[in-house]
Amino acid sequence: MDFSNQLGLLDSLDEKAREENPSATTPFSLSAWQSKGVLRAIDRQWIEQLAQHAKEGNSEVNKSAVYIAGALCSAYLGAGHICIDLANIWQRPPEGIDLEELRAALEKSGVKSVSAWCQVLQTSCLVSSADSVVERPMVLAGTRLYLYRYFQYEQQVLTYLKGQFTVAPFAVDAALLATLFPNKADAVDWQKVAVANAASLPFSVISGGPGTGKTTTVTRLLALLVAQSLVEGKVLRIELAAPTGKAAARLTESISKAKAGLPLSDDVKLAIPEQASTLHRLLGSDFGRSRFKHNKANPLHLDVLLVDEVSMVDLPMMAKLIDAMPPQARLILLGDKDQLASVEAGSVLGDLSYGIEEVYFQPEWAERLSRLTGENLAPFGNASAPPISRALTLLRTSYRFDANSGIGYLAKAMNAGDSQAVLRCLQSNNTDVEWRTPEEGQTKADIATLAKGYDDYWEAVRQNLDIAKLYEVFSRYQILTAVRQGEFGVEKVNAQLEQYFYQRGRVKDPHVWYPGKAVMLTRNDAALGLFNGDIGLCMPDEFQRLRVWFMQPDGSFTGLLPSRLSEFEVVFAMTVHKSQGSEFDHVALLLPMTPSPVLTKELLYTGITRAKRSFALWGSSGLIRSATSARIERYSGLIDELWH
Ligand SMILES: Nc1ncnc2c1ncn2[C@@H]1O[C@H](COP(=O)(O)OP(=O)(O)OP(=O)(O)O)[C@@H](O)[C@H]1O
Repeated sequence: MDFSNQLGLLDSLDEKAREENPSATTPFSLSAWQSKGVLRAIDRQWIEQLAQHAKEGNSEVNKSAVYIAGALCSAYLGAGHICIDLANIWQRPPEGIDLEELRAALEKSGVKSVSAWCQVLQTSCLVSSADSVVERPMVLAGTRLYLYRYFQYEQQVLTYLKGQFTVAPFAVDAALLATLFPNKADAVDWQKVAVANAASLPFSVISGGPGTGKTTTVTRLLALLVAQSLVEGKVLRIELAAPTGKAAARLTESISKAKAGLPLSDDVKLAIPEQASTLHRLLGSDFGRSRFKHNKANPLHLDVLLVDEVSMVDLPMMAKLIDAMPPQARLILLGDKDQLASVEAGSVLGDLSYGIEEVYFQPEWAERLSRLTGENLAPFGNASAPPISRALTLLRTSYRFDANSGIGYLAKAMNAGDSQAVLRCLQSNNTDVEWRTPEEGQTKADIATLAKGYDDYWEAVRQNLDIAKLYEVFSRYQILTAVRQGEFGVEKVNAQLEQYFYQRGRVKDPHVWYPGKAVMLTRNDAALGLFNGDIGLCMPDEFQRLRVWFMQPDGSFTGLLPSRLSEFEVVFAMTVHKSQGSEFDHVALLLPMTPSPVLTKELLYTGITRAKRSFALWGSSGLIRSATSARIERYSGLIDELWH
């Protein structure tokens, strides 16, 4: 049934409530919440569906209390949470919600405590209990309320993980492991431990910051698995994947580099694939539909699946990936747990590795790993470590940034939420870190200075370099913004950059396609086989027709007529969110002038760690300080279920 024409329904419910109790001073009002931005139009529509369901089901006694919970549940999902914890709202109310108003609205519905609220929900025909789930719009698990589908996604992931915890460890060839790690260091070699750990298990996570050797480690892991299976006369089917085309291309490049340095035979090297695909492609995207070709009924044909940049993978995608895994296959997840979580709901990598900083392995597991690696891991045994801990290894040493690297230090300080150290680093004389504070009264971005980073690119465009070279030059520099809207938002900055390039004669007309125009797709495109986030550069083909060139995962380029592209945006600047999975030699991160809830330490950390050689931060000390201490928190049941 289509409820989109019933937008007034809930307001009439509001009005009815007012009629029933005209003396109430703070009636529950969906429209007020919507105008404050607490609810989106889609959340209201959802409540209307609930109201319709309730009409069709039993009569609801405490309608408002159920609708309020439903509205919040939907709004929280829009903000990236998998569920809403009804007990937690009172400590951390969402922006725009007046707790007194909420309390009054609930009291009017006869609800005076969190437990009373849960009781009302338990008796509602709209809510299923987590203990015996039936298909109803919402599911209540303790004080956590989910939309039905998201509860199912979470359960799928949990059921899979708990199943993996009971699988007996696989045999690992310690001699082969030693061949792969010939050098003995004084400190524990966590890369070796990660390989021993992941080789022992059907499911593993290797997390680490930039340059900590995730690809190096996982290539050795694949080599070990391949070499072991060759001895057994088996051929392993290995697939590599990442959430975006760009991240898949990077994985392909780094695996092929890391393979070259392996101290093993060519047979082994040849059996390790280099070609990574996007998760959508791997699962057989039905573009536009949420179902994939591969699922439980039609699982992937593989023995080992390695997924990189897992911080970008949202809960629904993780559930679908797990659904498509054949029962005996291994899943290896790589990523940086401290980066921004996925754009859509959930923070799966963050939740899986929640306690990884303090908790290591169960003592008997530490002993097993010590035996395999020759490292002394006894100090890292912890009797209270939950089963998930054995699936995780954290790589802590960055080989990309030396001790004097400003970028490395800044990333560490940001990650630790240490604003003093962040500002100290920005003020020191590191050659690779620059801090640009706004002028007194500055209201616009300094486009001329920001645009300088593209001088090499425009020179390459002028020389009509071949597309591969041009792409490489373009990828050296990137302006990142924290926000989309406003003077310092990505839209305005891109428009101003195009205007600036026009004034400098680099662009003939910014309103049409021109050589050098750089765009990013904002939607998957079935017909073209391109994905949201793919970057295209406009250049003439051999007949002087302008085409937009996209790099394919195998490194080749496809040129499309501009008219074939429908949803895209200019990408001389991109948001930090969109930059995940990419790295650039030089990065300029532009913060807005006024506080914004998106300014968090995860956002700044992600921005900083996109830079390989130099990083410039444009922003005031006040905003940097407050962002450093702001953390993103996303609610789900995974942490409770896996760690507590
Ligand atoms: N144990 C090590 N000793 C010395 N150098 C290493 C070691 N491990 C990795 N490196 C080097 O550090 C660099 C980064 O390694 P790698 O690409 O594996 O890291 P990563 O964590 O995958 O990086 P990214 O942040 O790009 O994802 C590479 O040049 C690699 O050769």
